[in-house]
Amino acid sequence: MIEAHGLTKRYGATVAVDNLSFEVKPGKVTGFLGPNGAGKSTTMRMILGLDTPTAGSVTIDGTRYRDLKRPLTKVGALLDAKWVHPNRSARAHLAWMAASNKLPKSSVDRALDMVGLTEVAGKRAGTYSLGMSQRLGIAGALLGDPEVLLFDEPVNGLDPEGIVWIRTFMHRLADEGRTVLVSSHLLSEMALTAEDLVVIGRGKLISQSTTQEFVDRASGTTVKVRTPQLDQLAGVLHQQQLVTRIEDVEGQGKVLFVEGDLTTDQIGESAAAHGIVLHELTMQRGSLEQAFMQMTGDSVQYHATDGQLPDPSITEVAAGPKEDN
Ligand SMILES: Nc1ncnc2c1ncn2[C@@H]1O[C@H](COP(=O)(O)OP(=O)(O)OP(=O)(O)O)[C@@H](O)[C@H]1O
Repeated sequence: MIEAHGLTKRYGATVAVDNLSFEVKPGKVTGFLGPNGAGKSTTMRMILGLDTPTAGSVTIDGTRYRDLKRPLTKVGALLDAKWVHPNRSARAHLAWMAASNKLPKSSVDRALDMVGLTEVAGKRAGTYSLGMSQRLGIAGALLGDPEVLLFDEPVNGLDPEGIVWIRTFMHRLADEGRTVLVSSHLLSEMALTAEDLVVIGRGKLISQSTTQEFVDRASGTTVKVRTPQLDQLAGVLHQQQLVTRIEDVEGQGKVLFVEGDLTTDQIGESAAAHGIVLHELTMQRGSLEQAFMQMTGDSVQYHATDGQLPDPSITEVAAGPKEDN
């Protein structure tokens, strides 16, 4: 379990993380989302003791990182997969990491096996594809068999096969009871990977909930109905004070959409009670992307499409490439 209480980090006039409190529970993958410059990396660095909070605290199972006796056996992290020496083999790299952290040699073979790199462990890391480099980075995070794992943008630049591998692997780690916190800008991927979400904007907490709750809260639900008795059904639903709209959908003709917090059961039962034939009855949920845009819209300081420069009085840099920070 990771717990942040009033976590704050200031860099001069910039407030990178602002009184942030959240919990990351074991046995689940938790997505860590926010627009560029929201403070995700800074928060992760504070969890890992790489940055000191200006105020507040963050603990792992009740202990600050710097007070952990053997940190790698408690927390593993993948922050940047590129830092491996290109002339070193994967095995040599992990052996060096294990030795410098006083971990047994057997931890190297176990970690290589977990990420499926055993066969190529003798090859120079410089010859690895991005997907293999990510696996090597994850093997490094797993060396101490930690209960808590942090991954910063693990799927960046990966091909679809690599992305699916990472997703499956994260689920496996969570199923083993570990605490998994992962940041990513690929929202469609996060919708499939993360059961819970911590969403921040300008360093502040915007939402902490399950992914489903976040999407439902932001976008609401719509039920799509196809029926040859469209007007009759619309009349029945209006009598129940439900809001409906009829749209022409290409290839499907006229379709009825029912707005609001209701279930397909309700509509199906009303239709049956009036002898109305249904060809389709589907719950349509908004996407995580729509929900994210709606919930974080105000916290993005510079929209790439605005065509304007950011307000110079604002010191925080947002929505630009990472190198600009
Ligand atoms: N070492 C630093 N010195 C000064 N400002 C910093 C430093 N590190 C981060 N910042 C600023 O703190 C804010 C939060 O940055 P951070 O990298 O944590 O955001 P992020 O959510 O990880 O962004 P991204 O999605 O772009 O990676 C930004 O305004 C950034 O410019």
